[in-house]
Amino acid sequence: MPTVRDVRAKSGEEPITMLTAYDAPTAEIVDEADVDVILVGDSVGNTSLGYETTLPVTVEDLARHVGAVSRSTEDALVVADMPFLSIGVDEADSIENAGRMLKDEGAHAVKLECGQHTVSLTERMVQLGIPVMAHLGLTPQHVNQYGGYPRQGTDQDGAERILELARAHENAGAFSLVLEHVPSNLAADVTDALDIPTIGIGAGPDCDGQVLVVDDVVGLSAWSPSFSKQFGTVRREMESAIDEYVSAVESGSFPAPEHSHEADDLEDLY
Ligand SMILES: Nc1nc(=O)c2c([nH]1)NC[C@@H]1CN(c3ccc(C(=O)N[C@@H](CCC(=O)O)C(=O)O)cc3)CN21
Ligand SMILES: CC(C)C(=O)C(=O)O
Ligand SMILES: [Mg+2]
Repeated sequence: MPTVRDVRAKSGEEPITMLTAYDAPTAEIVDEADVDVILVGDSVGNTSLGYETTLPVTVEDLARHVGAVSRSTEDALVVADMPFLSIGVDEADSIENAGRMLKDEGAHAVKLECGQHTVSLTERMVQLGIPVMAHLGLTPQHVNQYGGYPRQGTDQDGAERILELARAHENAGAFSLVLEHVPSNLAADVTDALDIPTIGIGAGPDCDGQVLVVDDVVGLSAWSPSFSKQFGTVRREMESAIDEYVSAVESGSFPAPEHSHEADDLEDLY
């Protein structure tokens, strides 16, 4: 069984690889590629559910996708990304929502978009047996506060705040920390300051691991952030397969004889 200890043990030895996945076939492919951690991100709101932000994603939405991913994963650690307002409002509700991902849906850990308010919540969850991955820097659930998705930790005060919160979440028991869209020198300093692994997205090469959204990596997204890299052309592959299907139906070349069958004993009905 994959555990958070494996992730911690890899830190400082080899880079940790992490990708999102939201559905069964993608989880199978990611797991078979020996990716260490699969994040069922609330980015599912953008990638798969047609929303402009992650804010409308519900616990029910995320739970459904966590179930699909964990049923399709053998080796990777499955982390459930807790949706907007599913944690942090009320401690008991937060723990119930996170606990559901582990008890009912097969996740091994949860990720929380963090601030001062998640320090004590992290401590409580860890005490109860829910491993917590912290997330600092750009936290997309704050889009209405930011007015977009700007880089974070670019001035001294902001950088110090991120380092302090990183330390506080390590002390509270988080097993790892995602750093999003922060300067690479800040990410390097935070990585040096912590014992737990840092996993960067738009945070430079000096984190202990890297994470990206899988749709961006394979080239399925219509749009992706500048810090991501397209390693494939899946959108173009799908477009050309679907164009060919449409042409084949329109021209009558599909279905061919091998795609259909006749019953010899059937008399004409009409
Ligand atoms: N497909 C996808 N990939 C992601 O990485 C991703 C999502 N969706 N959805 C949730 C968040 C949103 N993310 C984003 C979105 C936009 C920027 C971006 O364009 N940043 C601009 C600045 C924009 C601003 O100032 O408002 C930049 O140039 O840094 C960065 C991260 C990362 N996450
Ligand atoms: C990109 C990662 C860190 C994330 O939070 C998500 O996919 O929702
Ligand atoms: Mg997220």
